[in-house]
Amino acid sequence: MNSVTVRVPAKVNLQLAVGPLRDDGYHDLVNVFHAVSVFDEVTAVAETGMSVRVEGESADQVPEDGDNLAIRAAVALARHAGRSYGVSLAIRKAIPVAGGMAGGSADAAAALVACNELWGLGLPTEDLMEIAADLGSDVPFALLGGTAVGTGRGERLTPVEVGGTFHWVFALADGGLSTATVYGECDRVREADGQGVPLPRTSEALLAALRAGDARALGAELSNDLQPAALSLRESLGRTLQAGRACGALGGLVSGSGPTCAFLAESEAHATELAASLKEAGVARDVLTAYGPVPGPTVV
Ligand SMILES: C[C@@](CO)(OP(=O)(O)O)[C@H](O)COP(=O)(O)OP(=O)(O)OC[C@H]1O[C@@H](n2ccc(N)nc2=O)[C@H](O)[C@@H]1O
Ligand SMILES: Nc1ncnc2c1ncn2[C@@H]1O[C@H](COP(=O)(O)OP(=O)(O)O)[C@@H](O)[C@H]1O
Repeated sequence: MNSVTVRVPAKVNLQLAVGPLRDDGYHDLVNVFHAVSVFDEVTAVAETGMSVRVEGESADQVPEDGDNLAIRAAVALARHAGRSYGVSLAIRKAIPVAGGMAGGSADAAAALVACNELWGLGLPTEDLMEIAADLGSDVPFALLGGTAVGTGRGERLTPVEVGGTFHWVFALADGGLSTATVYGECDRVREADGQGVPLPRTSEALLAALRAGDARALGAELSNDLQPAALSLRESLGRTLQAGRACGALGGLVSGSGPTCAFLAESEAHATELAASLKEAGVARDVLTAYGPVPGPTVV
């Protein structure tokens, strides 16, 4: 085989509970990941060297060198296999860049799956998961897809049972937010508040809402400890969240480290209406509808 294409979804965090700063610079989390139907596509073609090209949504903000997470994934996989493989990667982006929807992690996961196939390695998912965890905290979930609770830095995953499909509207912002800066701002805001930081705990009410497929209950349970930090760095997000509530969303929050905002709708038709109202309100660079959960990387 000399070409493999993999489609890979974005994520939204349904609960993001952030514990105290650890000695290694990371935070212990309870991170309820949910894969949604906004997809990047990564095509791997056999080559002698390693190269990457990026096109699509905000492609000009994505590195086309060794810093690209997909190339880093291919290099890590070749190293793991102990061979000097080469690949040319073509990434077609739809996931907003630096938007809190883990697009880079998704591309890394897709590259692992594509190169595993292209190079005929046949490595099991457990091996790919280990490589993924070294690439970034969100990469293991990007390999898994569906809905899952992440603990530790977010890399230790337990799949979650979901009793239905949920319909989402995403309000895209101008420009991105750096994940490390948002975590840093979260620490700063907490220190200024002078309150202790409790250990993160999974919301049982959220898991029950997911099991029941109950969108109204899920909307009431969405939470993100990084939201105050994202709002402090990007004041305009307060207006976006307010507009989503005013337009009848069942719930709304900043997606992960932001600045994308996610709104839950009652149905597909409600999501379409909500998206139109948000566009009309002029509080977003662009508005997308999507559903979740969806499977992880899929060879197409
Ligand atoms: C916030 C979340 C929520 O899912 O994602 P995004 O919304 O950015 O996509 C994740 O925790 C981001 O995961 P990821 O983007 O893979 O982060 P990494 O590369 O592992 O780490 C980037 C930086 O984020 C901070 N970081 C990340 C994870 C974690 N548990 N604690 C942290 O403090 C650290 O400062 C680290 O240097
Ligand atoms: N394949 C990739 N796709 C997107 N961003 C990438 C990629 N590789 C490296 N990056 C860099 O990673 C940063 C974070 O991107 P991304 O994963 O899209 O956002 P987030 O961490 O907010 O979910 C971006 O600033 C971008 O320059």
